[in-house]
Amino acid sequence: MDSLSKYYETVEQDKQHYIDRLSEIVAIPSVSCSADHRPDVVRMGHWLKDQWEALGAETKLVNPGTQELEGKTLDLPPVVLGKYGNDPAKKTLLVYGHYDVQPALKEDGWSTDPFKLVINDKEQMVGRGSTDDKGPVLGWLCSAEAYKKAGLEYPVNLKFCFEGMEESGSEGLEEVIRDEADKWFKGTDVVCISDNYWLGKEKPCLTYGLRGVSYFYITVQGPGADLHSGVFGGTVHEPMTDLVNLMSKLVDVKGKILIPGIYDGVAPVTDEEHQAYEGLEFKHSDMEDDLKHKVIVHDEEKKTLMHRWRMPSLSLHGIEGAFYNPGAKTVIPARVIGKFSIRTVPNMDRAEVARITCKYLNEEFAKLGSKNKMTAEMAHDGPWWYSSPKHPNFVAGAKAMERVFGVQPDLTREGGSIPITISFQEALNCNVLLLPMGSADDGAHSINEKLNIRNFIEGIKVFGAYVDELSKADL
Ligand SMILES: C[C@H](N)C(=O)N[C@@H](Cc1c[nH]cn1)C(=O)O
Ligand SMILES: [Zn+2]
Ligand SMILES: [Zn+2]
Repeated sequence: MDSLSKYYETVEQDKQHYIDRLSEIVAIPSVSCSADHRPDVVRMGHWLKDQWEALGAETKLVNPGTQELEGKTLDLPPVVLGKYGNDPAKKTLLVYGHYDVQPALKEDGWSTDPFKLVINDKEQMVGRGSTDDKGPVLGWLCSAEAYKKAGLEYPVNLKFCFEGMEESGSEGLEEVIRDEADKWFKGTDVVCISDNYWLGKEKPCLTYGLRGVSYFYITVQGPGADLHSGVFGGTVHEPMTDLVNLMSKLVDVKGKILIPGIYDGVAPVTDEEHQAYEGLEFKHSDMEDDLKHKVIVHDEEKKTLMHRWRMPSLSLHGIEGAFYNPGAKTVIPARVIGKFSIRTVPNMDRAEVARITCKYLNEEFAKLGSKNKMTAEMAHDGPWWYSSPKHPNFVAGAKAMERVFGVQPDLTREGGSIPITISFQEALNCNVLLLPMGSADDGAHSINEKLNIRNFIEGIKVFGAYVDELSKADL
């Protein structure tokens, strides 16, 4: 019998309580990229602090500085630091997560209010932040609480670091980590992050690589105000025309990036890496089912995974200032801002990516002969990360998953970015494990984001089994 059976029973018994709590925090619209929502982000940080304190943790809120947003100077949301247990005989685990979320509006196409957690007939909890990353962040709290309730001693010293700016480039966090490395984080043995997803829907995985992200703005300023296209169309250089022209020169329809030199830093594929793709449970047919349409570019699964995990990509995200509402408004927008990002991979250099991208945009704009003003800038960037899955931290994670799910997890890389991962690894000189809770079809950042009840509850059990395995590991 598993020594944690009492813990697992407690988690099962308290299932509804955990769901209610997730419902409570999904209702806090902690959207970090919006000035209007900044008080909500702060409220969410305080919620975590209060809940952990109620459980007996020591906490501290760190203000990471200020930010210019939408013409205002705003305090960045607090970084919530905590310590739960302080026994020199135990190992010390640091967990990181984020309590901010991506924006969401019902009119984006959500079936229900994005900030009201709804359980559908597939036992899925639908709501913004359910999987990214409120469910996993809450999971750590529920797990520690279940240990206590089951009358079991928490097997490690737990430290936590929860931020409210991950979806907006983790502004200010790197400095906090460096400052606290020898203070709050002192004694940390290993780090665990639960902020990504399984490769499929049935089998869990552990993740040892992430892409980086470099986010760009192209601003085209034309006339002093929006214009009537009947009166001025054909007589002025139109900002949208310039911008769309420029954006079309960044990437082709099959995803090939058109910026000269962008692929120069990409590491060659090794034999060991080729082998890592063998035996992974990943099928185009499953991905197409999730996507609802047959829109995959590549003809082989391995190529798709390589383009997700180990090749750079460039995505066009949107145009601020453009007319996008329903209806037929005949306007010439005066100032538009095009937004795109480049996912970077080993061994690309972030500064070089920014330099060649802005240089290329300036050269292409000059070719247009437009009298409008264009600026290209990198708004934020976060590095890629790549680690070894052979470390005892990963072994502990794998054993925990096997205890709960009865299968060995897949070892995967991830196409998304968690910019702060490498900072923990370097500043604390520790191994970092990515231990995902959510499933491949959760739809993070998309409409109808969800977390399966199964993933949430079994994920909480995995967190408990993982700390138990860590306490026995030879780190
Ligand atoms: C993988 C993680 N859950 C995530 O969604 N990260 C974001 C990070 C980011 C950086 N700039 C904006 N968001 C991502 O990969 O997009
Ligand atoms: Zn996330
Ligand atoms: Zn995210």
